[in-house]
Amino acid sequence: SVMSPEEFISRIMEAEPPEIYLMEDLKKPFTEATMMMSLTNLADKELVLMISWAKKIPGFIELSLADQIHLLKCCWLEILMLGLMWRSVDHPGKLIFSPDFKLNREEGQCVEGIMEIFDMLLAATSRFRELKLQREEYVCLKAMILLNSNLCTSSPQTAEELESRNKLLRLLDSVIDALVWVISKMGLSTQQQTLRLGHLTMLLSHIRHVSNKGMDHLSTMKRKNRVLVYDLLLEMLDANTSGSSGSSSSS
Ligand SMILES: Cc1cc(O)cc2c1CC(c1ccc(O)cc1)=C2c1ccccc1
Repeated sequence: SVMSPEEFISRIMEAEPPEIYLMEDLKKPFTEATMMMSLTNLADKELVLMISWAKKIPGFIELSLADQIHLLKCCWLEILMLGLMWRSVDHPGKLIFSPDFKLNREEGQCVEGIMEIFDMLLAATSRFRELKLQREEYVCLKAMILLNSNLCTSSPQTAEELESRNKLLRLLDSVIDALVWVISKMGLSTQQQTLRLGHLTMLLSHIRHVSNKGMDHLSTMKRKNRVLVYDLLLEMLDANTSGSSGSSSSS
């Protein structure tokens, strides 16, 4: 039975993870090591919540386990970055990683090469501010990022992969329907609704771009032993760098 867009929206709004506090006494000014360690500690906590968030998206756990794992491995940094942009949307010039961990672009100077990526994150955040992104739109975009993340990779071979791929495409239909429904409630003309849908989905390619830059930067940091990544993150990281399917992550 196909779920109504209204029901789908309330389910993914319910699924939203709670706000995370870093809960560290940040020794400022940052060094490259302390900033990367704080980012890693925060991300590690967020990844645990991301896995339980994904499992609350209607239909996600009906996908094959291989698809569930591969989708999360493909897009985890995109989802972390979209969440960062959402938290930062009302704080121009600042990146609100958590309520107790806010950075401005200048603080990016202490990690080689990160300021350029901070600027991309701030630019995308400004675009969301311009568009007056709504929370309901944000949760739809986040689900779209997860469900859209590996369609462009390996094509399905076995019957099970084919079935899971079809479920995934139906799931994407539901998210698009939900986003269209949310936009239709904003009192815009039909044409304005179409344009808004276009602008929001075009932002997804910027998020993919910033995430790829971040992934390269993080891999360099890891290679230079500038950052210690814990097992779950290591699992996610190795998938994106070596592209290996890797063993299933403990979810
Ligand atoms: C720009 C940049 C460069 C980089 O090398 C690493 C990261 C980032 C952003 C970022 C991030 C963390 C938490 C968030 O909620 C949102 C983004 C990370 C990061 C760090 C360690 C582990 C995982 C991700």
